[in-house]
Amino acid sequence: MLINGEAWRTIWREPDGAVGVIDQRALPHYLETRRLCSCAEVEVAIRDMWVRGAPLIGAAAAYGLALAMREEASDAALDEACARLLATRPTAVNLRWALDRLSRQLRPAPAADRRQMAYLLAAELCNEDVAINQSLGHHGLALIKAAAARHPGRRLNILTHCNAGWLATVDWGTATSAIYQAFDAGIELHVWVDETRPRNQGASLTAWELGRHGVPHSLIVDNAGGHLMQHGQVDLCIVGADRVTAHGDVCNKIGTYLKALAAHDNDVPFYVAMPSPTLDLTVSDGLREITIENRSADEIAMVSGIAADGRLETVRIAPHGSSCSTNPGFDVTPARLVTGLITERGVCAANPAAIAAMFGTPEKHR
Ligand SMILES: CSC[C@H]1O[C@H](OP(=O)(O)O)[C@H](O)[C@@H]1O
Repeated sequence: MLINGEAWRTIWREPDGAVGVIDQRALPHYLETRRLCSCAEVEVAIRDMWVRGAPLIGAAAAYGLALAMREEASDAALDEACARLLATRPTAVNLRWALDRLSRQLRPAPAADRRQMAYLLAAELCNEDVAINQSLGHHGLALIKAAAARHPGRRLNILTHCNAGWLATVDWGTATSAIYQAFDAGIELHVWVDETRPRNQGASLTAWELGRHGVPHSLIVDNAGGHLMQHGQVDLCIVGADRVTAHGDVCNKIGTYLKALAAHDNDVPFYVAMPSPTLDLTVSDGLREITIENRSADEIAMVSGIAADGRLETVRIAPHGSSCSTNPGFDVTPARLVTGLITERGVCAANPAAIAAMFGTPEKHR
């Protein structure tokens, strides 16, 4: 996507084999990039959320394997790198998907070929992510057009949660891909952006992205969405996903479930943008079977921002002594609250039969 007229991706290979990434921790205040030179550095970048968002986590892990193969390309090194990368963040299934895919492709190759091959495979996975998101956005555009036609003569109000934008992918985004395509097609729209505590991905990333592209948007506090829906100010919700089950349950950033409940209560369509690598056909019941990452207490007790002198600062907002140890990063929205899954193959109902018809069995899906 464009930043000040210049085309960017979130991750790329540097000429010397290092991996370049946008460091999301500095946004929206500064656009900074980092060079990752080893698999260990990629692990830190994923774990500490320099890069984040399910598809981008998968892409970063693929390049992490390439860096590992550059260091040592034995079977043991491949296994160890996969295990270390897999442990960085447990919830988004794209991480496991990317590691499974690359290790399956690399394992039969002679160790001497693996280094070059791993870079090519990582680049291929990244290009595929871009194509998937573009196509997914095309299907989402049709939904947005239909919604706009239902509300002629006024702007369409879309609510999104967290950052399922191009920063969360290699390019385009998932939820935002449809929004960018609709905006570019001249549809008059406006986006309500949930701030998304505790890490404020909506405030710091989605609002920044939309602003760079010129998309009209308003940042709202997480608790405002239900009120806006009750007053007819939300026509459509589109969110991303970290994992979707074979039954259509959606695991996404904490707070998604509450928005889905409010949407259901107010007859607001609630769509989930789901690239196929985010579908986990090995899991049926999202509530019982998905491991939810519990993140650091500091995310609750502290907030980060920019000081008047331009320094990035983190300050405490909670009293010392109050427990902040329960910090689930994600929740599960049951399939019954999901109007549809926007995928690169088309819009799919969130139920086992429709998902099986579009994506088949776990074996076929691989
Ligand atoms: C298209 S990204 C899916 C997803 O990733 C985010 O999680 P995180 O910021 O913790 O990596 C969020 O749940 C987005 O919707």
